[in-house]
Amino acid sequence: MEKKAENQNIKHRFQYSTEQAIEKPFNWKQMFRLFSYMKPYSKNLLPLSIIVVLITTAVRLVTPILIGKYTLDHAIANKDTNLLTVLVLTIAGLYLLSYVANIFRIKWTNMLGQNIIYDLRKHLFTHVQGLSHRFFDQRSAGSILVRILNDVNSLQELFTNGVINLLMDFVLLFGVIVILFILSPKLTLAILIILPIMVLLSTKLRRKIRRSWQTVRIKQAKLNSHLNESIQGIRVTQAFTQEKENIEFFDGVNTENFESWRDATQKNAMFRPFVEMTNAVGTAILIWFGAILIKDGLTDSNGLTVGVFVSFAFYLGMFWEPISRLGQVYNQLLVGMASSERIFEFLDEKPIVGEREDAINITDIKGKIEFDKVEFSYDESRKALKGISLTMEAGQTVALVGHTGSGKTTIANLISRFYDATSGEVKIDGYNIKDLSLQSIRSQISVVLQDTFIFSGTIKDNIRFGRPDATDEDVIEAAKAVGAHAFIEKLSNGYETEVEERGNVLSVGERQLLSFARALLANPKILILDEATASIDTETEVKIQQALKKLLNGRTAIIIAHRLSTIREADNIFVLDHGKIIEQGSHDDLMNHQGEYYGLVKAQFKMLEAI
Ligand SMILES: Nc1ncnc2c1ncn2[C@@H]1O[C@H](COP(=O)(O)OP(=O)(O)OP(=O)(O)O)[C@@H](O)[C@H]1O
Repeated sequence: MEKKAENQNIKHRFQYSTEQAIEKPFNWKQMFRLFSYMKPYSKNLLPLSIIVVLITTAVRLVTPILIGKYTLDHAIANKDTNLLTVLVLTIAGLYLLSYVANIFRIKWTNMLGQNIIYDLRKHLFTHVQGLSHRFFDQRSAGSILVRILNDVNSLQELFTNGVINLLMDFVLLFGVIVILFILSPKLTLAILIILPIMVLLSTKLRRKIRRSWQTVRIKQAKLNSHLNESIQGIRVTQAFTQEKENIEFFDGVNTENFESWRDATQKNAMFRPFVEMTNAVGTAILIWFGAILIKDGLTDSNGLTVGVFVSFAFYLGMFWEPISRLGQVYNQLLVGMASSERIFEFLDEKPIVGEREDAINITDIKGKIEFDKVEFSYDESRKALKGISLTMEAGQTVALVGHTGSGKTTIANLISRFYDATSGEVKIDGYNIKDLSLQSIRSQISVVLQDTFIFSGTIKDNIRFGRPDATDEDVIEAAKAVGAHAFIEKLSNGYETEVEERGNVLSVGERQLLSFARALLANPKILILDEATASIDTETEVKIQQALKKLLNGRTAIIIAHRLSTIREADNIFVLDHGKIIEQGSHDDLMNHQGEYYGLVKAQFKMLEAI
């Protein structure tokens, strides 16, 4: 009983939204939009691919007539060796042409498909990069990743083979039907009797196959999400000894994935024999009815010759192929509709923090910041800032203090214009920041977060992240200035040491010093610093304090402060409570006032004494 309840809990823990809709009804508007990605290739790869496809199709359509009607009925029946030689050489030449055209078809259609996928992914990534923080607040990184990778990938087959095959199949099907009717309308009608039965059965079977592949994709998405979360959270899992439960759940998801594959491949395997069976029925009718017509042909001009019969057999073989492939392309289109809908949903997302067309490019910010009756809420229900008015003079160091959730980070977010104030004005150097270009604001503001993000790459690359053109000397100088040089030198490869994403091999203090060097090198006019709360040894603490002094010098600094030492040295302190400023002034002023700040400082001292 207990075990069962435990399993239920585990299942409940791993609930993933896998964005279920895998196929969507056909939508012309969306298809045109999707196919507009072919436009850049409309003068080279696209026409070239179409030409080679038409060549191969034309060769396929012509050769059976040459073999049956002309070679058998004329050259061989009349023992005309000259005509036979000409025909054999022509047929061989045509096959050669088709062979060469096929090589280019595969090459060019693949290039076309890959190019379109490259463009689409680039467009999507570029667009997502420019979206506002709110967009990322509402979605998990995993779901964004899935759209840029999986959804774009699922369009690959459509663009590589689907679209071009569609053209080839239409031409082939139309050509074959016309030729069959010209060769023998009676025989054609006799064979076409089985067509509706085949279309009906094939559609049903295809739908089943399609559904089972959809299940495979859902199971795979679930497996991916679980893997992603398990690996990211492995340290916590091990710390809470939850490995066994994780493995058990993984086993379940893995089995589901395995079973869905088995089911889909089994259903898929039924399709080929089905096509072959229809082919066999068609051939049986052809032989039976064809033989009667050939017999009539011996006495009657309306009958059939052996040569025409042979050509007919060739064409019949070609007839089922495009029909079965068209079904496949239709499937790809439905899947493409669902993927493109999700992709376009992202592409249609406008950054809520927009830029005016006539936005001012302010190249040399002095650093004065003002908030004038600023209100802000992340969502409709709660206000994070309630009528904030404050002034931070250029070059001042300002500390924001207050309880968790009081609105300190929100103030910093509005200064960088990651969000826009719901009402009121945020000003830099007297300009409303909505009138300034985003590039000019953000290039002169650096944000150092508590949880420093380290990108995979070398230590050097990480320091020059904000100023990619900085020389090696600049990098070393910045690292020395903030006291990071000593620990970097001790790393296995010094500044060239590769660190993985998030910098797991570095300590918290080291990561902070690295982020200070990064900020110093970017040389911003305004620095926003969210101080780390993690306890660091006294020696590192001293180092960080010294580094901070260098970093704050000559710029406006807004520090979301936790350490007393930083707060004490600030020019001005704003004390926040539930989105309001309740006190402001220097450390000494506020201590004398004996209000909220005084209480916070006393509490911190008590805690330190207790330690
Ligand atoms: N992205 C977000 N979406 C919705 N609400 C948010 C978001 N970020 C913060 N909030 C809410 O806004 C309020 C203010 O949060 P803020 O991060 O500014 O607090 P803080 O003072 O910086 O806290 P801490 O010291 O814990 O970092 C909180 O109630 C928080 O729950």
